[in-house]
Amino acid sequence: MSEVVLRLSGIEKVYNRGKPNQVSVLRGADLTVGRGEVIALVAPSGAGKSTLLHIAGLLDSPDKGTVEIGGEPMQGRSDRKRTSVRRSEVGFVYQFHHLLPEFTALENIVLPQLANGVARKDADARGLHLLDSVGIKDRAAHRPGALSGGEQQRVAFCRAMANTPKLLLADEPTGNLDPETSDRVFGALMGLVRETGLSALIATHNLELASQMDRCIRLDGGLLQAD
Ligand SMILES: Nc1ncnc2c1ncn2[C@@H]1O[C@H](COP(=O)(O)OP(=O)(O)OP(=O)(O)O)[C@@H](O)[C@H]1O
Repeated sequence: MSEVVLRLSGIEKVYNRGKPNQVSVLRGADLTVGRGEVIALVAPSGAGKSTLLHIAGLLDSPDKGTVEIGGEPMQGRSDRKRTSVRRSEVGFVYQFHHLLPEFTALENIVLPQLANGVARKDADARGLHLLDSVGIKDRAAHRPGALSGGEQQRVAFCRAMANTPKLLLADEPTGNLDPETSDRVFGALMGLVRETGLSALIATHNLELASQMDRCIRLDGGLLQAD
């Protein structure tokens, strides 16, 4: 395989360990994502998709196993180092956009860049370019509340791409949209991903969307298997 962008090895995660409500969600999950690879993650509800994506995106830690991003092992790294890797290497898209309501579409894309040390002028230019590439540059000055659900989600994609990550992690990114809007918005996401040669791990219940990706993996019984 070409350059490895993400490697998960033997990932285990247990919630409420030792308590009556203990849940063993991941039981030794392994996954390698190569550069430019776009992978669909399909799983029954409650199987642990969000848990896996949060661990891959350094938002949570496994109980056992290792996470490598860009060939660099993440266990034992300081919070500061993990935050810096997360900011610069990983983009995250959630089912619900989580945009900041008091900021405009453009500002929502500019803020993570400023946090990463990018100059305001360059951040604005990149934000407008991204909005243009998903067809909503003319909505740059709108606040999220004045955007449709599909437009909000496109802004969320642009925000995830703002710092030119190497890896995009998306948790049912079109799951709250009607089927027609979902298809259009997903098309915009895939356009952005393919244009930038980004690697992506995209959780979806939609098998039609999954079939447009390079590879499909299933999470079941705490393990990842080729589908
Ligand atoms: N913080 C937590 N504490 C205890 N249990 C949790 C916690 N987070 C998740 N779980 C449990 O772990 C299991 C996996 O949750 P997760 O959210 O990863 O599933 P999912 O596959 O993303 O589900 P869905 O498709 O419904 O969003 C579920 O049974 C859930 O109830």
